[in-house]
Amino acid sequence: MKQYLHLLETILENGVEKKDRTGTGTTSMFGHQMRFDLSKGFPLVTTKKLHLKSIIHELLWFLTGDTNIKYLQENGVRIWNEWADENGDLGHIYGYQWRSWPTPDGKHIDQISNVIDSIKNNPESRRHIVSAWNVGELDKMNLPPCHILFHFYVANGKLSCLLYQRSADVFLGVPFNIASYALLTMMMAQVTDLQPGDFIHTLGDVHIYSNHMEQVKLQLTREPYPLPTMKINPEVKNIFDFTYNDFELSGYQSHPHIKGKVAV
Ligand SMILES: Nc1nc(=O)c2c([nH]1)NC[C@@H]1CN(c3ccc(C(=O)N[C@@H](CCC(=O)O)C(=O)O)cc3)CN21
Ligand SMILES: O=c1ccn([C@H]2C[C@H](O)[C@@H](COP(=O)(O)O)O2)c(=O)[nH]1
Repeated sequence: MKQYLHLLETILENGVEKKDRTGTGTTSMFGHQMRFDLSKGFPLVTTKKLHLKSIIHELLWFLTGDTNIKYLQENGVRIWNEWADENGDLGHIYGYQWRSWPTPDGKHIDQISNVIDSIKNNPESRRHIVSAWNVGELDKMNLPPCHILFHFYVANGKLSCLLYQRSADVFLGVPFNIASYALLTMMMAQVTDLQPGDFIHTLGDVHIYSNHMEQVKLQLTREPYPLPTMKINPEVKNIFDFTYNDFELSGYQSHPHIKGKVAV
């Protein structure tokens, strides 16, 4: 995960102090891109231990279209608790926009099913896009999306994915986002009979919160380990049929976990 450590170093070198909505304060820069060749291993940060279980459950939860934290809580995942209302609802966030983007005439669009159809039937298309940034519904979301648009590309029998993330919490959010979209790319490749290609991660406001500075500097003293390998159950041919047990990570060697408070 040299790409991730390079990002941390780049912010420390070029970032500016910037106030933010949460009142925490950040060191921030604008614009960065990382590329991960998924044939070279699964891009899970090794300079701190990551809780892959939360990442997998969150992704499966997005894919069902669910926007209530009940499923996450039942599976011991707490990462969305701070943003839910008293009923556990988060409003029209990712799952809702991915699976049932509302149209002006009262219909709903399943962007995930549509993009799979277009990858299978029209692979050379340049329109394989899923967007969570529904401008007309931002006020119905408890937190406007951060990973707002992803785009697929097919060439040489491989499926690549490019993500635009408008706002990136480099210590807590980004390691989750990289692993989540790498996994999504592998799952999408499997159900469209392609091999996984590259995951390309483009970041807008990319920041280190002031109360994560020590943790980031500690990570930079650590030597990264070789990447682990992710195996997904080859029998699954429908993106909505994946379950937690279909994923098997092997060879994950990491430095110890580092705690950090999430800015709300
Ligand atoms: N400030 C902020 N950063 C984020 O990364 C973020 C938000 N807000 N709001 C919405 C979601 C929730 N996400 C989160 C929230 C918390 C953790 C977190 O606390 N991670 C810990 C514990 C992980 C666990 O319990 O599984 C970590 O050490 O990675 C990670 C991602 C990503 N998003
Ligand atoms: O998947 C995610 C979700 C959220 N974040 C971070 C990025 C920011 O630090 C906050 C969101 O605050 P805004 O004021 O709405 O930008 O959450 C992330 O890194 N990854």
